[in-house]
Amino acid sequence: MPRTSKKKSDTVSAATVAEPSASVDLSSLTLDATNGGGGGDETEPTPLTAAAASKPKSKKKKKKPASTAAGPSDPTIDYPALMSAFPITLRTTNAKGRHSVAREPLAAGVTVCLERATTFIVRTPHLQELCHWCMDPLTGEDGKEEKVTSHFACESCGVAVYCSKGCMEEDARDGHALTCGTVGKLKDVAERTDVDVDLLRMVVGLMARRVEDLKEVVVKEGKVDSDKRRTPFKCVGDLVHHRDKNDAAFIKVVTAAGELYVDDLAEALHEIMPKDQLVPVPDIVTLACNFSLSPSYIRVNTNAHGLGDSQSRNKDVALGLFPLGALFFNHSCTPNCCFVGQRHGQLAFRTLRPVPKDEELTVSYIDLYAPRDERRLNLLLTKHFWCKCKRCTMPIDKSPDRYLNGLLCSKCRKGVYVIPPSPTPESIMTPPTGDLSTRTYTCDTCGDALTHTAAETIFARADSKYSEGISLIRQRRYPAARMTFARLIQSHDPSASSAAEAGPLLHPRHVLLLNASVPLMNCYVYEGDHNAAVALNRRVLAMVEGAGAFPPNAPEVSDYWFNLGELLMEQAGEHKKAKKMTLQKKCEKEGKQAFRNCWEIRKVAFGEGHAKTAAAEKRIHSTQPPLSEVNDEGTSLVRARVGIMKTNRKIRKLCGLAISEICMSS
Ligand SMILES: C[S@@+](CC[C@H](N)C(=O)[O-])C[C@H]1O[C@@H](n2cnc3c(N)ncnc32)[C@H](O)[C@@H]1O
Repeated sequence: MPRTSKKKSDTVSAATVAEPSASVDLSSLTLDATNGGGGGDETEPTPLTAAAASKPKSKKKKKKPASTAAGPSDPTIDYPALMSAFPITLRTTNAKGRHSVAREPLAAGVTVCLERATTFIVRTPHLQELCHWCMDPLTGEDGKEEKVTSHFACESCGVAVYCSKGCMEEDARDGHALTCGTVGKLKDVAERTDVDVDLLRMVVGLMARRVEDLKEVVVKEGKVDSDKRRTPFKCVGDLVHHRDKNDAAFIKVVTAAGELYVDDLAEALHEIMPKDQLVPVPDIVTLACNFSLSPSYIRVNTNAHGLGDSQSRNKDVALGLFPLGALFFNHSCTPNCCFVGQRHGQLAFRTLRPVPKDEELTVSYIDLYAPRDERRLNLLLTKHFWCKCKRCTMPIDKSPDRYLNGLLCSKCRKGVYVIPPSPTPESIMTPPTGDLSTRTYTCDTCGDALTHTAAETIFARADSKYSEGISLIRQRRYPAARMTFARLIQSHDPSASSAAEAGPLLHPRHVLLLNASVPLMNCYVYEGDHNAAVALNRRVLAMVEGAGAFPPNAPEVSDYWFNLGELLMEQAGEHKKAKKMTLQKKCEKEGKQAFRNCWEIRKVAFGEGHAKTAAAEKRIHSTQPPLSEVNDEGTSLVRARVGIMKTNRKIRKLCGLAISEICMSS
């Protein structure tokens, strides 16, 4: 959706991609919390050091300080001490707000931060599925729920369950004993006020953490043992919460819920803390804004992270608040780090590639296989900022983004008709203006022009086919879905015989083609057509590896390798049954290689000891994995991609824009 406006994008977020010319070590921030996370202007940030303070004042008229992403940091928190175990330097600049940089050259696969959540909860739909303390799954290998004995369920709240008595006792000591009385009542409060019960559980958990923090000095000098220490409650106050961007209805219902349960909580905590020291309701509301934009449509978290169980069998079954990670890792659409959930509600931040000294460490908050407008809109609606990372600001005709929503040129069949992205946050939120009938898109290779109307027709048709396929999947009509998705992909295949007369096609890296390929692969597996599934998986891998959308060693890519390994092993099994030994051996060899590729990536992204890495390693050494694991990993790949697609669609609908107006991905 091209836009012509050149208006400066200054209303959503003040962070810019301008390289900071100087930076301030965060320890100096503790001297002056009124600075607002930077101070000075874009090109000349004022360092908060004693030396800087004693410098004679420059006669130059100071520019009005640009607003910064960071609010003032609590001067009583010694962040450098909290992070001293890690090879990073904390900085704050006007351009980037608070962030971290590599203190020394870092190899790929280094843990640059390991944080234990200030609070974490098991999400309500999964309450019975994993231990509320260590996050080990409580379900059997075959995915069926094992009976959770009442012995390991907390009798007083009836909510928390554990894999062992030890875990139950640890959790009680860690704060559950404080919240238990209140947690049991939250369902009722949630129903009466229409607030997400998980949001209330998170807030209650946070208040218990505050009580715990008051009991002991949590921030110790020097190394913090991240295995034992949770990030202190007061760091939560430093998070960017965007309360002002939450809708009024949300604030109202959370206030009502806060008023309802604050008395219960006071009762539960009164032995340790006088009632007047409890967090007041308005502050509870602000805390709630840390997690959720609104309970009524998409559950989107501004600061909280989804977590998987300890075996990574199921993703997003828990939710944790990690203030250190949230404060010091900015988003980039070409990140050099990723974050990985671990046991006991911990989150590790790890380098994905070698990082030179002083380079900023970034992670991605969103799905990266998406065109620029879609990513920016996602971040705008869920995290309230306009992304200014390198990938989002480089000229579109030089960026790999042009392929993700572009059309393959009908004239030269080499180039792509480039669809310009929206230039500002305002323009992305409003329907396109001007005479669309005269708008054209140009091929980046031969210069051929395509009208907006022609492009829209192609997008609309493809999107409608895609929606049809998804609807068939929902109805579990897999053969029909398979045909629909296969036709969609085939009709945009430039090597197909009909392609020459077909006019412009979705570019082979167009996100809609990836989104259609994943459920199609699932349909093939469902129908037992492993040959077709293998071929498609290989194509998808070429797509995700070649598109420039994912960073090196991206965990998402490892899932595609794992899936390929499983499919090849299935194929090997079929050849074995048919006594086709040569083919069997070939498939086994290729399958193992796929697992090895997966393992190499996961060693970097997740680390050697992680369950996901171990799962890949195990497959390298075994010929026929248990079917349950094949299904679990295979379907979780599809579930994950379908989940992303659903969210992206909802996001676009919320803006009231026709899907094809932004891009044609789903
Ligand atoms: C989780 S915080 C990261 C820490 C933040 N720099 C701070 O000082 O608190 C996310 C906020 O950082 C800023 N931010 C992070 N990544 C950004 C990006 N790629 N482009 C623009 N702003 C970004 C936005 O203001 C966003 O709301």
